[in-house]
This record gives sequence, structure tokens and C-alpha cells, in this order.
Amino acid sequence: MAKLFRAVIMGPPGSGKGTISERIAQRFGLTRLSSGDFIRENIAANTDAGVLAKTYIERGLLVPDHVMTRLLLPRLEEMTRHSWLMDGFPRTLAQAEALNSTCDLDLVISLNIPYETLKERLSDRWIHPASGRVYNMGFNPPHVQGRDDISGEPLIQQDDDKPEALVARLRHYKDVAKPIIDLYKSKGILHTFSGTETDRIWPYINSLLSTKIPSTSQTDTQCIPMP
Ligand SMILES: Nc1ncnc2c1ncn2[C@H]1C[C@H](O)[C@@H](COP(=O)(O)OP(=O)(O)OP(=O)(O)O)O1
Ligand SMILES: Nc1nc2c(ncn2[C@@H]2O[C@H](COP(=O)(O)OP(=O)(O)O)[C@@H](O)[C@H]2O)c(=O)[nH]1
Repeated sequence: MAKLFRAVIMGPPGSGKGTISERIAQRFGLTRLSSGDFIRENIAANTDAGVLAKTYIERGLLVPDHVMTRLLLPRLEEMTRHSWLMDGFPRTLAQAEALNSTCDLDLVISLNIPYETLKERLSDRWIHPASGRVYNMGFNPPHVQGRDDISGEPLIQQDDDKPEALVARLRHYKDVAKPIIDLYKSKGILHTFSGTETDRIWPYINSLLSTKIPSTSQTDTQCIPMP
């Protein structure tokens, strides 16, 4: 069996994590994991952690670390036979440390996108809340304006994506991401990509991953359960 590959994608809101991880998943056959989607699934299924997470999200807060790790780490531990790419986790140093003690990451992609670009993209971002599918009125518009391509349901614009909320979100991202980025830099697994267009960044990510994702059989690796 081919060696498994575990990666994380990081970046401020609107930096293209969702868009790029979708491309990576398709091109390299990794399972794409999204903390936001996972929380939404748990809320929909009314799990204990989902009910708890909802109380924070409704107030526009991050879900506390212990709830996030309780939700996500068991899921990762189950994925002993899949290569995966995680979007949205870790979001704090405590989450990064918990992930660290659960499994070895092979690579971290960090997206570095100028503020003006983020602002423009998010003011044009529309989402289908039930599935998390993301559109942009210029870059990847839906087939029918204002409607999700698959379900036909209405798209919404999140309050968080409005310019007045964005400044605070970016400041928060910078503060919490810095120690995580430093940690991954010190481990030698951080790769940073800068630019204003996903289509120009993508070839660099594509060629990096082509050299890193093994196609031949080596050893099987596992995420080990937390003590
Ligand atoms: N790792 C995490 N730690 C704490 N809360 C989280 C985490 N991941 C997601 N959440 C919570 C807070 C988010 O507002 C909510 C939805 O997450 P997500 O779908 O990633 O959207 P987002 O709008 O925060 O991200 P982005 O704008 O970067 O795409 O879930
Ligand atoms: N104009 C433009 N929009 C983009 C580009 N890349 C992504 N987007 C859009 O920008 C928004 C944010 O991208 P998303 O992948 O959701 O970023 P995330 O918040 O980091 O997950 C979405 O509406 C995307 O469709 C790009 O190169 N140009």
C-alpha cells in the first residue's frame, strides 16, 4: 500500500483554502477534510459536540479547542488508510499541538494573499449554507444567479464576509496563525504561496505536491489515538 500523505492548508478568510483544497483533492485523490463542514454535519446530526459547537457559532465565536479536538481527532484516527488534506484546522496553537500528538503531518500549505484581494473576494462570495459550496460572482459564478448548482437552493452572503467584519477577522487570523506557522516552519514542513490569483498560485502548488505525494508503496502510517 502507498505511503499515506497528511497535509494542512492555512490562510486568512478568503485566501482560497476551500478552492485550492478542492483542486488538490481532485488532482491527487486526497480526502478533503473541512472543519467547517464537519461542524455543520455534527450540528445537522444533533451530536453532543455539534449541539455544543452550535452555541458558539451562533454567537459568531470560534468553537473552543477542547470541543474541536473532541470532534476532529477521532475522525482523523479512523482515517488510517486515507491520505487527507485538512482545511480549517488547526486554527489555534493548542489545536496544532493536539494534532501534532495525534499524527505526523507531511506538509503545510500557507496562503499569503494581500488584504485588498481578500476584501474584494469576500464581498463577492456567496455560499450554499447546507453544503458549504462556495461561489464568487466573478471567479466561479453559479449556473443560475443566486442559486446553488446542485440543489437549486438560494445562496446567501455571510455577515462575516462584509468588509466591516473582515478587518477584525484578519487581525485575529494574523495573531493566532503566527505561532502555528512558526511551529510548522521549525518542523521544516511549511510551504508559503503568495499572490493575488488562485490560477497563478495553483501551478506551484501542483508541482510541489507532484514531488511530495508518493505513488509507490512504502510503509503504512497511522494517526495514533491520543492517550
Ligand atoms: N478549527 C476551528 N476552531 C474553532 N472554530 C472553528 C474551527 N473551524 C471552524 N470553526 C467554526 C468557526 C467558523 O466561523 C465556523 C465555520 O467555519 P468555516 O466553514 O471554516 O468558515 P469560516 O467562514 O470561518 O472560514 P473562511 O472564511 O476562512 O472560509 O466554524
Ligand atoms: N476573483 C477571484 N476570486 C477567487 C479566486 N480564488 C478564489 N476565489 C473566490 O474567493 C472566495 C474565497 O475563496 P475560498 O476558497 O472560499 O477561501 P477560504 O475562505 O480561504 O476557504 C470564493 O468566493 C472563491 O470563489 C481568484 O483567484 N480570483
